[in-house]
Amino acid sequence: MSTPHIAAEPGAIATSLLMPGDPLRAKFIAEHFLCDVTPFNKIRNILGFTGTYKGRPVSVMGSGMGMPSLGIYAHELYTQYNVERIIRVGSCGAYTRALSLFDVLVANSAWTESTFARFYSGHDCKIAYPHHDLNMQLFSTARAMGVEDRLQLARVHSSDVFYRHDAEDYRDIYRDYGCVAVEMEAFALFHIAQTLQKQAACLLTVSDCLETGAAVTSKQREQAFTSMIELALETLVES
Ligand SMILES: O=P(O)(O)O[C@H]1O[C@H](CO)[C@@H](O)[C@H]1O
Ligand SMILES: O=c1cc[nH]c(=O)[nH]1
Repeated sequence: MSTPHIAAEPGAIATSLLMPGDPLRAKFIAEHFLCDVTPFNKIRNILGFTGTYKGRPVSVMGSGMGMPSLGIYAHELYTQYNVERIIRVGSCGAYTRALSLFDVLVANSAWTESTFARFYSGHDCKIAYPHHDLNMQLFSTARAMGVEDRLQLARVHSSDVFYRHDAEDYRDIYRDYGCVAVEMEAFALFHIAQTLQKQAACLLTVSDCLETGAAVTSKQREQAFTSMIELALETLVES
């Protein structure tokens, strides 16, 4: 069995899946957190792996950058491979000085200026929400791990454009829509999951602060987001 973008046999992908944007973050997660790992995809170098975490099957796969890319993989995983829940584990840029590098956010909604929903489902909405129970599970898992006070609930901006012509318009987006950070995929993931009656949530680690110019390195974006990854894995095996 193969879809245009994923070459996995039926049953090779677990029903619970972690989805970073960066395929090398997916490889890092598989190599450092999972046992009995089997690769299931390398088409276009969008690496996918299935293994076990605390004895439970879990898969991890990159989404690539942006909603068009994530939209392809999430749709094929949910509709062709029986994936039931996806937690995105991404990086984000902070729009406010109240956030610092390595802070971990749980998205409670994603706002976008994109037309993704209009053409994916025919419903032209601009705000999408994670699955309620999965988000609640993230918090109860964090509580059990003793890290709940390090999580911040946040509305995020899912942007189609990384290099915007008006590099300061994030201040308007923060003021007008209440988005405290920017990334590029959560809206599409939430909208696809809701449309297909599947589950999705999104954890983000702050990698840039737009107000101060502080930023982590590319290597840190690949390998240093371990608190978020551990919380996502613990949540998936509890769900
Ligand atoms: O680090 P990831 O998960 O890729 O997330 C963020 O980083 C990329 C931009 O550098 C976009 O994909 C954005 O959403
Ligand atoms: O989309 C993103 C992700 C991280 N940092 C940003 O500034 N934007």
